[in-house]
Amino acid sequence: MHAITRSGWIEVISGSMFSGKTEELLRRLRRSEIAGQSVAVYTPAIDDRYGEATIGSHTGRQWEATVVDNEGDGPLDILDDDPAEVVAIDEANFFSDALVEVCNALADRGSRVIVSGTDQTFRGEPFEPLPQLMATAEYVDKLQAICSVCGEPASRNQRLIEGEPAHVDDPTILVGAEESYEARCRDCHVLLTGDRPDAERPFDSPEADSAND
Ligand SMILES: Nc1ncnc2c1ncn2[C@@H]1O[C@H](COP(=O)(O)OP(=O)(O)O)[C@@H](O)[C@H]1O
Ligand SMILES: Cc1cn([C@H]2C[C@H](O)[C@@H](COP(=O)(O)O)O2)c(=O)[nH]c1=O
Ligand SMILES: [Zn+2]
Repeated sequence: MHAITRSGWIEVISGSMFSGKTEELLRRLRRSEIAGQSVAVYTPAIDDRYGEATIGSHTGRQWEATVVDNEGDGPLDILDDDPAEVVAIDEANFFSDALVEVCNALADRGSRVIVSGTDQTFRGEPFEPLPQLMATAEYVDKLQAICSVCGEPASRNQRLIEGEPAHVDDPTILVGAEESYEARCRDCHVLLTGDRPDAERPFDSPEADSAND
């Protein structure tokens, strides 16, 4: 916390998938631990790619985390009471807009709040609540990956379903990594429009429907 005002602040680490957001979050957490600060890490229940109670990067590094139900606003209450000096939230793109208020309340009370998450949907549109968090935060780092087509810096998330670009009408939420997404630049990013292909798509199931918007 700041010595004079005793308030904290919000740091946002955002950008495309594979840009190193989680690696950067883990780096900051390691430094906080070396400084002897108390650290609490939260991750949404929907993203179980790295095992239930950890956050993990695409390179396999991990940190223990508390899993929070990302459906609805109620479960976020557990963050409200966290007394840790450093409170980190990974995969913030899976939480509701209520996360913005929670992060601000924590920062007002003196915590350093570090939030990581991708800021664009596969359509290239703002992925809430990241844009709101970026506007409210004291510090914002927007990272870029490497475009998997041309090798330029990549700011966009290319969703691929069975190797083909996703359609604009596909659901926003689809948990995944290399099997469903690539980092791409503005020029190489592709989004299908017009008639949706008839092919059976992985998220055209009742389970996926209830997990999506
Ligand atoms: N297209 C890519 N551009 C950059 N790094 C990539 C790419 N694909 C895989 N990686 C790997 O992913 C790592 C970043 O992983 P991670 O921190 O989990 O990213 P993020 O949290 O932003 O998705 C990089 O250090 C690199 O080893
Ligand atoms: C673009 C986009 C992403 N997602 C999901 C896919 C992954 O599970 C996460 C992002 O993970 P990362 O740590 O940033 O690599 O978000 C989604 O559900 N919908 C999208 O449009
Ligand atoms: Zn490109």
